[in-house]
Amino acid sequence: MISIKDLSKVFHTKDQDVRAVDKMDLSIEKGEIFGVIGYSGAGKSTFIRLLNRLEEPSDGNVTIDNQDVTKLNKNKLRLARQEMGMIFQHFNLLWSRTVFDNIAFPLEIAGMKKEDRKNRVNELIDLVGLSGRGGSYPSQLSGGQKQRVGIARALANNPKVLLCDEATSALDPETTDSILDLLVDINNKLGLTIVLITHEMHVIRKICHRVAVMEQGQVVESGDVLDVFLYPKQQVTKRFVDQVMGDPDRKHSLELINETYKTGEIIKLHFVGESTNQALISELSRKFDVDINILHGKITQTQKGAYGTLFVQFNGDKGEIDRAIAYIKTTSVQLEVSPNV
Ligand SMILES: Nc1ncnc2c1ncn2[C@@H]1O[C@H](COP(=O)(O)OP(=O)(O)OP(=O)(O)O)[C@@H](O)[C@H]1O
Repeated sequence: MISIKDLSKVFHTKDQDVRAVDKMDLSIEKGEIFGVIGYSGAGKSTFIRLLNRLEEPSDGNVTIDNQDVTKLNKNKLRLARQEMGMIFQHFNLLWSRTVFDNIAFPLEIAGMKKEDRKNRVNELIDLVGLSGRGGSYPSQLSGGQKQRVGIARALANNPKVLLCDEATSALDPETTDSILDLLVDINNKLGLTIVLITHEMHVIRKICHRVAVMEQGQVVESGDVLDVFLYPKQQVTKRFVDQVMGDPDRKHSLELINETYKTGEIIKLHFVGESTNQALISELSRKFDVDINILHGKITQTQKGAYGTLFVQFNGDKGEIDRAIAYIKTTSVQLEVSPNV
């Protein structure tokens, strides 16, 4: 759907040349939510603005649905941009226009008739959960509601792609979650491809299918969100994963937990993908005569299933514990055992 090849952007300033995006290659599939994460200055904003040529590339290509965006003349670019909605950190609404008129704006530009426009705007207002607020001005709305207007406006011309430039960075955690839920809802309902940039791993975890990690203008790591959470390779990626998970391996190693809990067997369970849905712990306590204590752990949901670690203590008859352990080995849950002696 989107193919990015050798994409570079160099800013020429008085003092120096800044290579904000440096030979980026990426491929984004139709209908997926693709996240690009990086710290401040990594080049994320420049990257996303290159996709619709709000920034002109210095080198390379961006192909969207077999159309090379970098080669389009002004008129064709204007039409191509109608296929690429965009939302922004600070919403970029027109403050003197109502919610209705903000959403109608791109339809006016596209030349849609007044009656059709009215129907389309009302449809969009319902889609983003702002029914009854069409007559309000942006100043009368909360941050989350402003972003909903931004989303409705971005979707007005039925784009194929939605670009999100730090769309939740100005919002509190609860409002962030409600906007992320809305994006997932829209992705499901409309099959829209979503490309987002963020510095928050929570955003990636909650809604993205795949992720690329950027550092100094380059993609240093990419893959399925669950894989990147499980096997982060680069230091920068490990820091992002720690943002969400903490670091259970470092702070709560089996050895450390063993020092605290002196009886039974301490077991570290690692859940990946769908496996948490098996409700393993209740199954174990039903099937085996073993006392199970949950000691510590963190399990989190991603778009591709659950992922996390749980430390449990098994007390009881050794043979029964061994049978329970043998049973766990038949499931998709990975385990490490550390017997207390
Ligand atoms: N118009 C510009 N002129 C000169 N340098 C620029 C310009 N825009 C960005 N840069 C530089 O390019 C690099 C990447 O900036 P960019 O804003 O793309 O990063 P970012 O990852 O989005 O960071 P942030 O989240 O802080 O915006 C930075 O070193 C920045 O100073």
